[in-house]
Amino acid sequence: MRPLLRGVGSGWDGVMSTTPVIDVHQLNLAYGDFHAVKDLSFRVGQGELYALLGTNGAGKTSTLEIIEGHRKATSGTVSVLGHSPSDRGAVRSRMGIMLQESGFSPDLTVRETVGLIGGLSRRVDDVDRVIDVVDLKRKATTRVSQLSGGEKRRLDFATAVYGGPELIFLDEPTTGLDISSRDDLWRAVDRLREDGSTIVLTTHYLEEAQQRADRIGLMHRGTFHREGTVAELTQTLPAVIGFRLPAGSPPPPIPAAAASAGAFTVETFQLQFDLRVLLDWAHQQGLELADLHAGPTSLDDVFRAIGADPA
Ligand SMILES: Nc1ncnc2c1ncn2[C@@H]1O[C@H](COP(=O)(O)OP(=O)(O)OP(=O)(O)O)[C@@H](O)[C@H]1O
Repeated sequence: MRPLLRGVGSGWDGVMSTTPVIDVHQLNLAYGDFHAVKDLSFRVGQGELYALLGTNGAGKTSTLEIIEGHRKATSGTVSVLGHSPSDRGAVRSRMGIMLQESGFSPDLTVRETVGLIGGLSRRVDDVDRVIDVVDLKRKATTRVSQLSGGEKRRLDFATAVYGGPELIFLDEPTTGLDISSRDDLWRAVDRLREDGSTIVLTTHYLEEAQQRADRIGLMHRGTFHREGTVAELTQTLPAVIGFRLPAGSPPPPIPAAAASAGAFTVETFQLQFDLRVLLDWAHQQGLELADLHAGPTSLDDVFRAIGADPA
């Protein structure tokens, strides 16, 4: 039975497990005077797929490095699988980590690499089975240096999921993968989740997060801009109208955030009314609203809204 119900309940309350796999409380990390992570708190339940997303430099990698035990927090508490991340003996073999750059030895073959990294994990698995899962069977005796970018990414994934760890970190897992390899990877993730694995995902492919994540923590400048289920993130936000005006046009008749090259974005909870006002105004002014689009908020819109926020 799946350990949690997908898409029901509200945020953390929708997660049935009571013991979080990850529990981060008031986490802070400073690099000298610079506070990269500020009072960050969140929990990830068993079997969840939690997406940690954010703008560039938001603090995602720093946060994950602390949870993974690679970096010490300045203050705050972190519990992973019921232990401190520094208790490597208790947690390391239960976690699989797919980094953006693994830095495998270029002279080792695919099979040797999976065998070596898998062996170091102290989890038990069949090397050839794992290689087959990521569709690298035909490359089993190929050296890492001769793999394509997408093949290397699949090898990274293979080493992270070797032995079906309880907690798996996937950092930009599908970057460089073609569509069929992406589908294969997500099918493998689905199988791991059916077996109870908990997944923490970071990605800049927002559509994937929107489709796959049970909950999303959206970071900006060291803290959460928003956190919740996809529905919570998008439904509570206003709809968006976007358009461009020719240079020298008068300002729009409704509050609009100006972007580059005469582009404007309107956030509204009264989409039809504001759209009518805007179209009537454009008609009266004899202006064309280029690239006009209007619709409910997507994660892309949420990100764009962060970018437009000077705070
Ligand atoms: N070792 C370091 N020393 C000083 N500042 C650092 C260090 N590592 C990261 N930073 C800064 O901390 C902030 C957060 O960095 P981090 O890598 O955690 O962000 P991120 O959310 O993973 O970004 P991206 O999406 O661009 O990879 C950035 O402003 C970065 O420049």
